[in-house]
Amino acid sequence: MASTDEDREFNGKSKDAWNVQHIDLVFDSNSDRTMFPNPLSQRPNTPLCWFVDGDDAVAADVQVDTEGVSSEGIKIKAEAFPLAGPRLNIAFDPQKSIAAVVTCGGLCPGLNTVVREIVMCLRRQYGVPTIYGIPFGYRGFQDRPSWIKLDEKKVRNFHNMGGSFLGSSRGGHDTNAIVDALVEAGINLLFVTGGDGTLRGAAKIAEEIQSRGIEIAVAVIPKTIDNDIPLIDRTFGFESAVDAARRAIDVAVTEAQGFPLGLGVVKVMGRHSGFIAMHATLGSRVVDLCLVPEVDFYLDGEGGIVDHLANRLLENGNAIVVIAEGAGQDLMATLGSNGVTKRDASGNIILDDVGPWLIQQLEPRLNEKVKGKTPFNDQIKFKYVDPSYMVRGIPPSTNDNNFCTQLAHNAVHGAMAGMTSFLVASVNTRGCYLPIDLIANKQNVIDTSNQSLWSYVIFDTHQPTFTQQDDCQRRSDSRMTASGGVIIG
Ligand SMILES: Nc1ncnc2c1ncn2[C@@H]1O[C@H](COP(=O)(O)OP(=O)(O)O)[C@@H](O)[C@H]1O
Ligand SMILES: O=P(O)(O)OC[C@H]1O[C@](O)(COP(=O)(O)O)[C@@H](O)[C@@H]1O
Ligand SMILES: [Mg+2]
Repeated sequence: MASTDEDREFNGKSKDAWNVQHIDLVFDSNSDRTMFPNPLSQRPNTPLCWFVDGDDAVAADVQVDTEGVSSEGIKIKAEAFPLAGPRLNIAFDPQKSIAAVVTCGGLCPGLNTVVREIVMCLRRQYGVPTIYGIPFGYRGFQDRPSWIKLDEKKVRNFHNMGGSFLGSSRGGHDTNAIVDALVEAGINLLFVTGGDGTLRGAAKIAEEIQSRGIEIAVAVIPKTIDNDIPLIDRTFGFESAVDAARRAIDVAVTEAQGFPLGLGVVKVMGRHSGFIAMHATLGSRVVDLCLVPEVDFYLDGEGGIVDHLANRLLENGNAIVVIAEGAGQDLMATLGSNGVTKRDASGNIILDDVGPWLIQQLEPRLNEKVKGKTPFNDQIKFKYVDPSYMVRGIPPSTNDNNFCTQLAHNAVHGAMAGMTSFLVASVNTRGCYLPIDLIANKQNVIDTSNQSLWSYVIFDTHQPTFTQQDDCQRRSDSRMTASGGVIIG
């Protein structure tokens, strides 16, 4: 709610010290446009404090450089994002609004909950009469007869289902055809849920809408089990995937411990970011080696993984390796791959399968190292577990389910208020709105500099760090900040 400038002071910074990210609006903010009262405010006993004041924002970084504020004035503007939630005045007449919702990219636990809650919030809190579910991702816009009318009854049990009731797809994005379809159907509220590729697609749709001078709000609810979207606390579905990955590690542990010199190898999803591997490793606590795309590793010699695993096998009688699918791709190429880069329909590189490759590399090397060192002269027993889609095609955890509700409702509130080209997220535990452009070409990666979760992986596994002083500098240069992130593509 409204507060004084003094109230807004934060660690010595006045209001002028904040750079609150601007979210585009579907209308010209200088015009005398008639706004509509939020139907929520018309309900008896709705307190005013439920509504977000236009000035409320969420600090992008809660760790403050106190030297950044000098006694003469402000040197550094702190980044902030508009707080999410219902606004008292909204841009669209809900009764005349038509919404569409689409799920794109890889499947993810929680997609159905997001769709359910978008529908529930649009219908129950705003009274929007018509909501279309677009089947099979972006390409579904071009097949109008297949659109599905969604209402409370239809989506009621969605939250218990894995996958996407609407279906999803890779590829098939045609900006002009999508905008034509939106205009033809009279849609003014578009809700898109998907990952980094989907975000880039949504940015193009919003740009085309703006260039045509039409009023359609584009809201994105970021999804991906890989958690590779920068700046935000986490993506929905990530936590559910980590739990499933940890259960796969438990299976590998059981198998590896059941045989002399058992070596469990678990490969989990994560093409550019190893968050699932890292979090599941930490959750398991009995992993001896965790390999992620962010950290290059080598096999032989001092500090290599072969010596480390041989030592662990001889010490404990067994060992566990967790590897993210995107790890070791450069090393595989060096040691010989077919050299052909294959891509999926969205343009994502199809990675070489690192799990079997790693076992193939380790087997002769480790057998050589342990030769004659056990009473029965045992060979290594590899126990390979690839949970594959089992970390993804599952219903969301309770926590993810609740998170999806918060994201979906906030997406609806933002779009109804007339915001566009934004994504809804949690930053420092608060729901807020971020401009798509800020995120679209950046990637969230594990921070491998000292004070991060990665240091606990090194501590827990005793694995080689594969880090030189130069790497620390390189990594700290590319660390996430509100305007930072690792640029991709
Ligand atoms: N640069 C881009 N411009 C327009 N559309 C894109 C772009 N990148 C991806 N898309 C579209 O976004 C959708 C999802 O992308 P994809 O990379 O498969 O999954 P995710 O969104 O989960 O990363 C696909 O329909 C794809 O065609
Ligand atoms: O088999 P698919 O559908 O191409 O998906 C595989 C990829 O999808 C993911 O699960 C998630 O990626 P996206 O978020 O880009 O969809 C990756 O971890 C994995 O590499
Ligand atoms: Mg992606």
